[in-house]
Amino acid sequence: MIEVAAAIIYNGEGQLLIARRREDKSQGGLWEFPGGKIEPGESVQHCLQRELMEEMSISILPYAFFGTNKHSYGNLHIELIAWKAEYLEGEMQLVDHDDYQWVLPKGLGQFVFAPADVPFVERLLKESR
Ligand SMILES: Nc1nc2c([nH]c(=O)n2[C@H]2C[C@H](O)[C@@H](COP(=O)(O)OP(=O)(O)OP(=O)(O)O)O2)c(=O)[nH]1
Repeated sequence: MIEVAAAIIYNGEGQLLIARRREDKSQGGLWEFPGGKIEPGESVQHCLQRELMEEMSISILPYAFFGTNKHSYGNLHIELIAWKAEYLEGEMQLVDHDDYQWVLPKGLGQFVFAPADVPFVERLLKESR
């Protein structure tokens, strides 16, 4: 089981950050909450701060656990661990993604997400009603 951290990052306008995985990556072309694999001994919060700096050049502050979801992509079993976070600073520069958007939670239904993210998307949509 691979532990993967994902950040649900809010800006000051109540929008959240989603990003589309590059075509050459696993789950390419699908939208996700940015993050990545947790290193041995690393906290989820630290992983998210590190990944967002490496992958997008932005700094964030994770502030609350959101939920966890187990999913299998064939032989690859992942546990996706989501935290809510606040966007702090930095201009977006994409490394592992080819697009990003700041969207209001009620707009999340317009995007096709990686299957492991779908329960989180549905909960955010429900909470926005
Ligand atoms: N970061 C992230 N990964 C996700 C999400 N949903 C989801 O299924 N995944 C999957 C895709 C990958 O199989 C794995 C995370 O890998 P990663 O983002 O660290 O990518 P990586 O460059 O290390 O791995 P890879 O694409 O080269 O296999 O979890 C999500 O919301 N955020």
